[in-house]
Amino acid sequence: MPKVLISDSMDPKAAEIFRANGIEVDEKPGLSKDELKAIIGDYDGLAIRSATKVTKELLEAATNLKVVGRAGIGVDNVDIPAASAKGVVVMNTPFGNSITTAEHAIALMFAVARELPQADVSTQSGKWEKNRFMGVELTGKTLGLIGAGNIGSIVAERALGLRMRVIAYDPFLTPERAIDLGVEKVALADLLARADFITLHTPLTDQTRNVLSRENLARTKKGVRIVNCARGGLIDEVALKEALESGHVAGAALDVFVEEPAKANPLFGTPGFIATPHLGASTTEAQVNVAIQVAEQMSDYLMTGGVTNALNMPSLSAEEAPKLKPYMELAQQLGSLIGQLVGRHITNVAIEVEGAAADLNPKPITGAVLAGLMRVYSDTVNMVNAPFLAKARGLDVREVRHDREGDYHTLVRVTANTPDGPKSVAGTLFGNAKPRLVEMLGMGIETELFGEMIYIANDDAPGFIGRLGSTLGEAAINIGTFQLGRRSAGGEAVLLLSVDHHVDRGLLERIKALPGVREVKPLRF
Ligand SMILES: NC(=O)c1ccc[n+]([C@@H]2O[C@H](COP(=O)([O-])OP(=O)(O)OC[C@H]3O[C@@H](n4cnc5c(N)ncnc54)[C@H](O)[C@@H]3O)[C@@H](O)[C@H]2O)c1
Ligand SMILES: O=C(O)CC[C@@H](O)C(=O)O
Repeated sequence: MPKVLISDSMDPKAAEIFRANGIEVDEKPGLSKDELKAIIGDYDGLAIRSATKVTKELLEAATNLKVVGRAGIGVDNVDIPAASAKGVVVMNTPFGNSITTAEHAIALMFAVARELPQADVSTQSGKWEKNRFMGVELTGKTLGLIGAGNIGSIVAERALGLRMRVIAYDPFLTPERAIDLGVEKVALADLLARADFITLHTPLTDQTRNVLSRENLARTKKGVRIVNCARGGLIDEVALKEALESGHVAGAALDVFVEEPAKANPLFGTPGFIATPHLGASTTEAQVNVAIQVAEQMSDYLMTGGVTNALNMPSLSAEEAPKLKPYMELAQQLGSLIGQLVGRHITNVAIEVEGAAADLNPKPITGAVLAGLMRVYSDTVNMVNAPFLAKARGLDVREVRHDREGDYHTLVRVTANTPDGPKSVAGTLFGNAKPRLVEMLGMGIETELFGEMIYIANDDAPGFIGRLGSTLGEAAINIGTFQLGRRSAGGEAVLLLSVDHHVDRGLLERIKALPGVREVKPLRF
């Protein structure tokens, strides 16, 4: 039974869903880094929010970990390259808290427009400072969105409802989408010069870090009000403090900070500044949404292989997963066979599908071929890390889908280009479920690929099979299955035999010494 650890506080629905799916679950929010490291090796899945830091060091200790599920959007607390290298899938829940976070941005926009928190503190302290708190209306003002993805779009929709004019800077926003949203797509310089309010809705990347730098803050309209519910690091906090103090920026509300938890921050105490402790996603509705979603996604992956919202692997729906599973087994076997035959000399690989296989999502089939193929480099390779490993090795991968009808109702062929020319293997599914090799190096041969096997290339000649049988018999090696393929009578032939015992180097040498043998290789599946 797979085991999942929930290491941040999460709605109880998550644990309920894991248990209902037959997964054992421990809820241990608030563990220290060392405590987490000490127990992570017991778990197949780790469900987190933003407090747990999934570092390379933690992943090294996570010897059984298969999936990290982030109940939320931002995954900057997960070292995704390190997770990919370890073959761990990283998933998030990209929509579950979008409305809630957009509403928080709108709430903070009202709060900076009318200085609501400051007015509250003043009033409850017995002052009645009616003249101190002179606000501004949102109606008719220009809102500049930096980032118009899921949350930015919802903010735009709400702001238009408030009769604001909305302009957006987002290099990936298409003109059509901007028209659909009713926003004007602008350059950053234009946004800075025109916006009365600026809200930020981008991830923190090398491109977005410090997007509101000292220089860019200086380019904003005097009296601008700024809201950040996205990520700390998008704004230069010290420069913002100075801009608030000088009055260039009239107000700023931040939910996110460069350092979190933000127990001390240069902005604290600055006039016109409002802070919330990363509350963007903190509503009952959003927390239930993300908890349910992350638990369902992780359960699907652990129990059926379905992949949804993964950041380091192609998606595979729970409906597709059972259909693709035998194909992935076949693809992995073919990749493994070609890898064992050719070794590390492959420069590029083509994965062709025809018949029923051509109607399927090709990515999992490619991932499985690469997982089999890359075993020549690493025993710990799987579908998550194989494409990364292939890329790192400079392997060129091509997917080809054929419409043609072949001899088999479904077929996957893997062709590797080697210094000795192309080498290919192909397989089908019997009864849509059982992988079978049907072609090897251009010769028809039909067999299952399993356990310990021996591959022999030889000259097709009378007496060879008898001599081979005697050699194996003398070594007390029992033959399980025995399949023969040949290019032509008396020409080149291949043999694939499964054996019940490990075949040692000495025996392989004796087989190689038999007359007519061109090549011998042990295979393992
Ligand atoms: N405060 C919170 O609690 C909270 C809650 C949820 C999400 N978030 C954060 O909000 C942010 C936005 O989330 P989302 O769901 O809208 O993400 P999203 O991926 O849907 O949208 C991000 C947008 O940023 C745009 N973008 C990327 N690079 C850009 C650049 N250099 N300049 C301008 N735009 C750029 C993208 O094109 C995209 O449209 C994320 O950082 C997420 O982590 C915070
Ligand atoms: O989990 C949280 O409270 C914050 C989530 C938020 O930052 C996100 O990126 O989804």
